[in-house]
Parts: sequence; C-alpha cells; structure tokens
Amino acid sequence: MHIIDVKNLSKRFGDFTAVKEISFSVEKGEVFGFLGPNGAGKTTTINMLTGLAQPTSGEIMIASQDGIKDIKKVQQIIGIVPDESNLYDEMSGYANLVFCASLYGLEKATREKRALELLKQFSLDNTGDRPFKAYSKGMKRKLTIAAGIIHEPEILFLDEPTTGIDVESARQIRHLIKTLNAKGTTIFLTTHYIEDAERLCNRIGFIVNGKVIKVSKTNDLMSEAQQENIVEFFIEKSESELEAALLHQFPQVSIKQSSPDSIKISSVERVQLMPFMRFFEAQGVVVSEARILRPSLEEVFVNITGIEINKLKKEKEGKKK
Ligand SMILES: Nc1ncnc2c1ncn2[C@@H]1O[C@H](COP(=O)(O)OP(=O)(O)OP(=O)(O)O)[C@@H](O)[C@H]1O
Repeated sequence: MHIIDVKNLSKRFGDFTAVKEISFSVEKGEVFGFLGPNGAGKTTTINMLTGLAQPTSGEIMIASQDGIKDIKKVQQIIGIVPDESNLYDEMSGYANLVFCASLYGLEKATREKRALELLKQFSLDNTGDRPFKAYSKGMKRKLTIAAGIIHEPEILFLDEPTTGIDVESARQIRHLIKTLNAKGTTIFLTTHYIEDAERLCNRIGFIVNGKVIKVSKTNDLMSEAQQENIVEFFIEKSESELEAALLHQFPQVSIKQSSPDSIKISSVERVQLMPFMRFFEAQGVVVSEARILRPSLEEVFVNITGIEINKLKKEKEGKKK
C-alpha cells in the first residue's frame, strides 16, 4: 500500500527548475532512500512533501490525504528532521522537546513524560538540562530527531541524518532509524552516503538534476551490480606461471587483478571455491584466505549518476564546515 504518492511534481525558483515533474511512491512501512548529488533537488523535494515549500505543479498524496491542500492535517502525522537543526539554542534539550510537543497539541503531562522518555532513548538523559547550543553536533542531530518523533508520526522525513557527525552518533542514529521502522514508522530519508542507503533502505530513488532517474529495491540494485562474480585468493606468492596454469584450467574466468600475495579472479558465472582450492593445492600453493567480494551499491550509483561518490562526500563535508 502506498503511503506517499507523488505525481509530476515540479518546483521552480524564478527561471530555474529545481525539481522537474518527478513521480514516485513510498510503501507504507518501508525505509525509502532518496539519493543524489549536491543540488539534485533532494531537500526541495522533502520541503514540498512536508509543506515547507509550495510546489509549482504536480500532486502529492500522503496517507490518502491531499499533501498540498490538506497539508496542515498531513503535518499532524508526519515528523520532519531537517539537515540544519531548527531547535532553539538557548533552551535546554528537555525544554526544546516539551516545546515541540506543545506545537503538536500534546497535554502537559504527556509532553513531559514523552520528553523524558526520548532523552533516555537517545542517551541524552544526563544532558537534558544543558542549553541546545552546548550540545555536540551528534547530540544536536539526535535531539532534532527526538523532536521530529515527539508526536509519534506515521511517517518520518529525515534530511541527511548522518552527515557531518561523529561515527558513534551516526551508528546510534542508524540504529534508531531501524528501531523506529521496526515499530511501523515509514521512513523517507535523503543521504549521499551509499553505505547508509545500503544498510537502511528497502528501496532507493535516484535524483539527478531535478529528475528521478531510477527507483529500485536495494536488493535488485545489488544484483544489478553483481554483473561479475569476484573472488580473491590470498596466497604465498603469485607468479605468472601460476596465473597461466589457472587460466588454462579455468578458461571461464579472467584475472582481474594480481599482487605479490593475492589473485583476484572474475567470472560471469557463480564461482565454486573448492575446484580452485584443489588447483592451488595441486600447484603446491598455500591459500591463507579466499574471499568472495560483495558487489557494491556504490558502483551502481556511479553508473547511474556518473558521479564519483568520494567526490560527493568531499564536496558535502566541505559545505557543512
Ligand atoms: N530558495 C531557492 N531559490 C533558488 N534556488 C534554490 C532555492 N532552493 C534551492 N535552490 C536550488 O535548487 C537546486 C536543488 O537544491 P536542493 O537543496 O534541493 O538540492 P539537494 O539535492 O538537497 O542538494 P544538497 O545535497 O547539496 O543539499 C539547487 O541548484 C539549489 O541551488
């Protein structure tokens, strides 16, 4: 069942069209990732879906309600976590949460109970009385997520949830996203970290230059990336005679890469390890490790967008500083 349906959605800023007639849907209960390079239109799309920006044209349906005309009703069932926090610097973590809860009309006792629960869940219970401005980047991001779910939304929108924070906070946030999703919250997140998309998302939409160019299940993308089967054997010493003998015995494989102590082979068919182990044994070569290499979603991303992911990360991290 679709919980979000977007049809021909566009956003123009003056002469510039940031989002161009995009269409996609999000299934109830899934984690949907929106991936794309800088300036692709991810934030603009999230802003339109959450009522922070008015679409120029197109349709949005959220939980069977009109996401443009009835956005106020829709906002009661969605949570928003922007990439730059929208919380108050001078207020404490606890006071920020209680304040957000009041915006959603929660009763005083419920607000206070919920704020304390969330501080505990996000491991911020010892720092709840500190002003927000005294929080580290990771703590700020966690509190911003806590504020986004204070009213237990059906759908949570997260814009770059793990960008620019320390490794441990990013790990905790990924865990929180998984826990929330396991309890039934539909998650829509933007990221430029391919690892996050791979670990968290059931489906991924790719947006480039304001256009959604592909939407696929993460598993299907992974099998697409698996155009070849690669196995790496770590051996005592790789020599050209050994490689020639290997190619002679296994004409279906090619040598992808070799170094003094390893050989990486590639095959379009599935590779069985045992015949190779027997081959090396017969050659008197000890194999210390054999590793089947996983395909990388990064390769798919690069193929689809034509953009090197490392370049993206550098640009993004530079921008955040
Ligand atoms: N208020 C605005 N006025 C004019 N142009 C805008 C405005 N907001 C966004 N844009 C432009 O729209 C395009 C899409 O921006 P958007 O912030 O949605 O991209 P993004 O995919 O979220 O990028 P990033 O990963 O860098 O955050 C960019 O070219 C941006 O400069």
